[in-house]
Amino acid sequence: MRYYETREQSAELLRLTLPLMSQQAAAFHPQSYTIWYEHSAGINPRLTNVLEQRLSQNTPLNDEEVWRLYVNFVVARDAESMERIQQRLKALLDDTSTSATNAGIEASQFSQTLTIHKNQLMQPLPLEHLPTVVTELLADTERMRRVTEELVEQLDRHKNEVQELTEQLERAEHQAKLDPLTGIFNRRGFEQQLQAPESSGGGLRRGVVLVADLDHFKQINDNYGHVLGDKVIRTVAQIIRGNIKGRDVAARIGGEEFAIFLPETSVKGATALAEQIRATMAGCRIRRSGLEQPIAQVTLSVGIAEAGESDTLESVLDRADRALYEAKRNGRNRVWVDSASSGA
Ligand SMILES: Nc1nc2c(ncn2[C@@H]2O[C@H](COP(=O)(O)OP(=O)(O)OP(=O)(O)O)[C@@H](O)[C@H]2O)c(=O)[nH]1
Repeated sequence: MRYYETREQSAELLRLTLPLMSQQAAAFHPQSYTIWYEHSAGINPRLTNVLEQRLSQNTPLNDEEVWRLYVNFVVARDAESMERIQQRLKALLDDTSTSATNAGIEASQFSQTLTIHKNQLMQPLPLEHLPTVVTELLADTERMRRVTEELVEQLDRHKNEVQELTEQLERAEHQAKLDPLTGIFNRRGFEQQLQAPESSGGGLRRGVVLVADLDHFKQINDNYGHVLGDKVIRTVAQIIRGNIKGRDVAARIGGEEFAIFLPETSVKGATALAEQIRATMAGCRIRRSGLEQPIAQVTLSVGIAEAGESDTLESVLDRADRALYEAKRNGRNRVWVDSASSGA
């Protein structure tokens, strides 16, 4: 979803939204802000109905409820708009096809008329009949010219609209694959990227999957709040982004869980990259806004699995997850390679 409010309008909406949010039990995370912002802006009537009902009952929304509203009324609305674009595209195609068929019928009638006129002209024709034939011929030619012109104009209009709709569709599709908090792929985007034949060359073959998960993240949320928790999540995404390149694919596949696919990479190379990400995170000094003093060290653990010939994305993710579990079990803040991939 794109928002079209100006800086001033959105500042006004911010002033309206914050008091509404603060009356709720839910944390001040982006999903919570989105639903109250859309309500204040009056751009999501179905969501507003539900929220107004809740406001009248005076029962504050908790995190779980906010998440459900976000998925049902914001994410689903984006999916609906994609469907609307697809339907409009289909209607345009139907329209074009009908016009082309009609123009074809006209052309075939015109061709028959031309044959009739030609036959008439091939017969000895009284001279006084000639103007009638020429007039009819001119009228038919003019009619055909108009039909063709209308068709060309219509095709031109449709071409522009199709182009615009295609761009909207591409934007919406791309948006639906991204995680709004970090801007990297979400789980769906990750799966689609890896399933696209051009993205990783030989599919999963010769690739390695990394799964990274923040250590004791619940404590970070509990100690410093969700806003800071979200900042930590964004920091991990930035570190990952800064360490991958080319055809590597990174995604946030769960709350504090990330996945990276490295095509045509050895386990040794993937381990070095995972180690680099882990060390950068461990050395990162994250501050609360307005405060000099950094929060306590935040670390993450990484599980690594190499994709074999018979692996599916699910099976290799599963093995990387199990390696991650081992990394956690062995003390956290470490990289662990799945035993089948390490050749152990
Ligand atoms: N701030 C914030 N927190 C989130 C988000 N998604 C999930 N979480 C929190 O992440 C925490 C995950 O906690 P656990 O699954 O217990 O894991 P953990 O505390 O990291 O412990 P280990 O993984 O065992 O090291 C929960 O408190 C979730 O509420 C998010 O988008 N933002």
